[in-house]
Amino acid sequence: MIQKLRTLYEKSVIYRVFVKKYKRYFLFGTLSLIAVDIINIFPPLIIKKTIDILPNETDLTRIATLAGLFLLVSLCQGVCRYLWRMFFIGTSFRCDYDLRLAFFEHIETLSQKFFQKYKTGDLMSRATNDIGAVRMAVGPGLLIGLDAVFYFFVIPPIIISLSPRLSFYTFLLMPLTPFIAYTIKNIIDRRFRAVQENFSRISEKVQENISGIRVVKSFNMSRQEESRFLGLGTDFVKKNLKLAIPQSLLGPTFEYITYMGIIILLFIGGKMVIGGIITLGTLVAFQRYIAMMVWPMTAIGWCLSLLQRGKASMKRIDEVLAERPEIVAANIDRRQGISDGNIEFRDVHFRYDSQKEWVLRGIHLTIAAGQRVAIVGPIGSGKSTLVNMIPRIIPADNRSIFIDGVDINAIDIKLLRRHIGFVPQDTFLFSERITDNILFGTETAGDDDASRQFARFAGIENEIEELPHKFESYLGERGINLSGGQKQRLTIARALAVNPSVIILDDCLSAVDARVEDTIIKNILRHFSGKTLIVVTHRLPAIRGFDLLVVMKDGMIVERGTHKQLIAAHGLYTSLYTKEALEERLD
Ligand SMILES: Nc1ncnc2c1ncn2[C@@H]1O[C@H](COP(=O)(O)OP(=O)(O)OP(=O)(O)O)[C@@H](O)[C@H]1O
Repeated sequence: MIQKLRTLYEKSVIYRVFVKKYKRYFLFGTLSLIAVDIINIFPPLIIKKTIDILPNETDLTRIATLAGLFLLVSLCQGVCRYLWRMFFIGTSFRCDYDLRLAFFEHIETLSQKFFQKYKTGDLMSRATNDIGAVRMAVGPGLLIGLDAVFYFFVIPPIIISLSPRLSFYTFLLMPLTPFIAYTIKNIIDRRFRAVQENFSRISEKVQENISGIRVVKSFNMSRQEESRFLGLGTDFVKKNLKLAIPQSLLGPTFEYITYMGIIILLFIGGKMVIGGIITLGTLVAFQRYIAMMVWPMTAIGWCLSLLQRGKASMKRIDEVLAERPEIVAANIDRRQGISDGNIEFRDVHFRYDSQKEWVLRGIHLTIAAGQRVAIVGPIGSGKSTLVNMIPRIIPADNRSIFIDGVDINAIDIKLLRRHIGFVPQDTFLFSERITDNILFGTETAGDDDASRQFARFAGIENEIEELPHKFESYLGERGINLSGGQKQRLTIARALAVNPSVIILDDCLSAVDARVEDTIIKNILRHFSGKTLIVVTHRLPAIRGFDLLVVMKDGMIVERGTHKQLIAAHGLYTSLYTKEALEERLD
């Protein structure tokens, strides 16, 4: 039993988020709280004493002494109350910080599969709303709860010592409290989870509509999107109203039970004063103590609601924290980096979770260090999947891909990625200065000269120089918006800036014209000679001079060789090349 309680405690939100790390603050907070609650006992006793001596008192000195005592007690109460709030509420903000940091750091380690499972809006809502609910539970929830519990321990014994008989009648209705609390708490839990899930959907909708605003507008879908949002909003209101019912019922129900106690007290207590069984001072003190019990009764309801919300939110945060990065290698050698950039694919197979079909089927390919390789083929043939496996954005089976003879799963992922300059198909830039975007992966943030050099290699230096604030210009929401081609070239500059051993360009020049593409590839070949270069492209003329062209179809390599060799073979490459050359002539 004790072991079970201990496990429950160790699993509780309060222990995990607050007590485990901030034991000392918890201890000091609890001590100040006990002090406040003990001090609280005295004012009614001072009043009782004053009322009881009043009828026979002629000298005001004793009354003045009692008034002075009352003042002193209130002062001590104020100081302890301040300390107790600082220890609990102040620390709850530290817990909020810790949890948010842990959540963010954890998300950063997760692989692509996780981000396909959870939508951005949902994650945003967990990182903000849910963490906020946990803070409310470990701050105000814990504070109110402990306060209420101490009141329950401290006040009833005093009341009983004043008059056991009167206490029995006034506490008659109390056993109802835990039963009502438990029932309402369960209803709150269920409804709060539904509200949070709905909030996630709203966040998703807002996020998608903001990032996809151009698509929404160009398809004239603003009205439809508005009505979908309205639907979600209405649902959110309904769910919140449903949640508000048990939450609003909690406080009044407990207050009502306490007030019933006061009615009984006035009736039976009044009779006892008339009968001379208790003094008038005792009845007044009794009433003060019962009135003091209204707070913990109400507070218990509020506290349960906050704790319940915190528990439900922690469950949603735990769901994310329980996600593991897909690639967990058994023997990671932390010193093992990439020296030359030889890459070998050994019988690589892959299929996405949602698919039955294999996307890659038995890929064997060796790319020598410093080689310039292009991967071409029809759409959906598996080119992007293959190159995404090199920096482990898509997981590879153990011992299927090797860099410089080492299984990529055995290389520390940070080290692996530091040596690979990867430019994905989808461009993403931060709402920061251009220079910060270019130097994102380096340690020389803010150095315009360094970023200018890489912008030049990526063929975008002149366009940046024409901007009013040049390399200092802010991008995105807070600054300028770039064209698709400009964004693509900035992402190339960013990849080159890390001085990688392997450069991978995944069809990232689709929005620039053939002449600019040619220039960029030539720049890379000139300034990064000796580095391994892998380019996925549909523009075949740009990669004619490459050392090796790999042609993929249906997840397999169907042809490989130089441009000359492949043209001579009259296979798939020849037909793709002829089609591309014809299209370029027509353009
Ligand atoms: N995240 C994903 N989940 C499920 N299937 C996917 C995913 N990404 C790609 N696929 C599927 O895998 C196959 C190969 O896709 P991949 O993007 O590797 O091809 P590709 O040759 O690079 O195509 P493209 O030239 O259009 O970029 C396609 O059938 C695609 O639908």
